[in-house]
Amino acid sequence: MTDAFAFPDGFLWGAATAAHQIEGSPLADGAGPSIWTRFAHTPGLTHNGDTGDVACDHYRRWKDDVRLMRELGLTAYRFSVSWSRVLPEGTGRVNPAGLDFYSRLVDALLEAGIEPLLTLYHWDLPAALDDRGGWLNRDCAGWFAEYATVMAKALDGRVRKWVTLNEPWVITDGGYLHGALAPGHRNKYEAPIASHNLMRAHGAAVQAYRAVGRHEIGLVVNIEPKYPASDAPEDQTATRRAHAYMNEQYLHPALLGHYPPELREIFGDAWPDWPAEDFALIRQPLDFLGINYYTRNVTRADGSWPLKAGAVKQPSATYTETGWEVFPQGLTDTLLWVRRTYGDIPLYVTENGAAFFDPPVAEGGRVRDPLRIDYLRRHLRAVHEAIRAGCDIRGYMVWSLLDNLEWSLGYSKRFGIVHVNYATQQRTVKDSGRWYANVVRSHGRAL
Ligand SMILES: OC[C@H]1NNC[C@@H](O)[C@@H]1O
Ligand SMILES: [Ca+2]
Repeated sequence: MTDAFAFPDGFLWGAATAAHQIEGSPLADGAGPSIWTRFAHTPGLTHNGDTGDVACDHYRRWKDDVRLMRELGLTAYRFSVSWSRVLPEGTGRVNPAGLDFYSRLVDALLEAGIEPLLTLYHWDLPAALDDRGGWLNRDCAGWFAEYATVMAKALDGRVRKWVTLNEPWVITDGGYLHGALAPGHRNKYEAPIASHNLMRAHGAAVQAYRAVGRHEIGLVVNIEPKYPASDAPEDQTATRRAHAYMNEQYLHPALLGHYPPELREIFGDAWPDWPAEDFALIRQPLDFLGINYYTRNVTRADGSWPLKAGAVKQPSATYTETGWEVFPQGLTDTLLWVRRTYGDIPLYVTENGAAFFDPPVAEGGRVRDPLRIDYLRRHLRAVHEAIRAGCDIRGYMVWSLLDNLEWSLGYSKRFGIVHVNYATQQRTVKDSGRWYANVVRSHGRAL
C-alpha cells in the first residue's frame, strides 16, 4: 500500500530550532544581552557551565545551514528571533544589524523554497526588560507588542506564519516556579503572575501583528498528556490537576477566555483574582496552534510541591536521554484532545524529537542513530493516525535540525537530525537526517 501514509497536499515538512540554542555571538553587531546570557554565565546554573556564546555558530554559518536544509529537502523551517538582537534594550531603539540578520535568513529560506515559521519569543528575554521586572511587570504586554510590530513591519509577507510564544508553561514552570531556567526564580507567588502576563503579552502581540501583518499568527504550547496510574480517587485528582496545570493553563485562556478551576486549587492564596478585561486581551482569534510533543506522563498522587502529582515509570518502555518515555500514542491522543476541547483550529506539530546517546561520527561521515529513526517514524505515524481521525494538521517540524544548546543541560543532550562537532562546527547529517529527507521526498509514503 503505497498510500498508507499519504499526507495532505501542502503539508509542511520542517525542522525547528531557537535563536539562543544555535546562533552564538549573543552580543555581536550591537545586540543586547538576554536573560540566558546572564543565566548561563552565572556559575553553577548550567551543565558544565555551558553557555550560548558559540553554540552552533549559526549567526555566522547560517548560509551553510540553509544549504543543508535545502539538501534535506525541507519545505519549512521554524526558528526564533532573538528579541535583544533587534531591540537591544527590549524597547525603543532598533539595532539595524540585528534586523538584517533575520531579513537575510528569511530571504535565503525563500530562495531555497523553504517556508519560514517565525517564533517571536523562545525564552531569551532582553536582560534590560528583566531589570524592569520582565514577565512580572504588566507593562510586558506593551513591550512585546512593540517588538511584534517592529518584526511585522520588517518581515511580514516574506514571513507568512508567525508564532507569539514558545511553550509558556516551560517559561513559567522553569523560570519562575522551579528555577531551573532563566531567570531562575523559585516562587509560587510569581509563577501565576508571569504565566498570566505571558498570555496578556501573547494577546497584545496578536493584536499588534493584526494591525500590520496580513498573514497567519498562532501560539505554540508543549502538551504532555497525563494518564492516571490507577483509578484510585487521589490518582484521578492528581492527574486532573497536572493536566490543568501543564496542558489547559494556556490553551484555556487563549481559546476559551478562562482558566481551568484546578489552578486555584493548586496555587491557593498564590492565585490572584484576575481583572476580567485581561481575558478579552488574552483571547484573540488564532490562525493555528503549534503543538510541541515529546512524551506522556503516567500520574499518581504524591507529596510533590505544589502539584502533589508525580510520574510512574513504565517498566517496559524505552526512555530517551532526557528521561522521557517514548509513547507515540500520546501524540495521537493529544492532537485529538486539542480538537475535541478547542475545536477544529488548524494545527502544526511544531516540535517533536528525542535525545539519544549518539555514537561519534564514523569514518566516511556517518552517525548511526536507529533509536531516533524509530522515534520519529512512530511519531509521524501517530500524526497520520490523527489526520485519519479528522485532525486538520498542516505540518510537522522535527526538533531539531541541529544538535544544540539544551538550555540548562548544556550541550550534553543531542536532539539533532544533523550532528554538530562543537570543536570544529562540522555538521554531519545523521542516519535520521537521511531517513527524514526520504520521508519528506516521498511526502510520508516512506513511513
Ligand atoms: O527539550 C527539547 C526542546 N523542547 N522544547 C523547547 C526547546 O527549546 C527544547 O530544546
Ligand atoms: Ca496509535
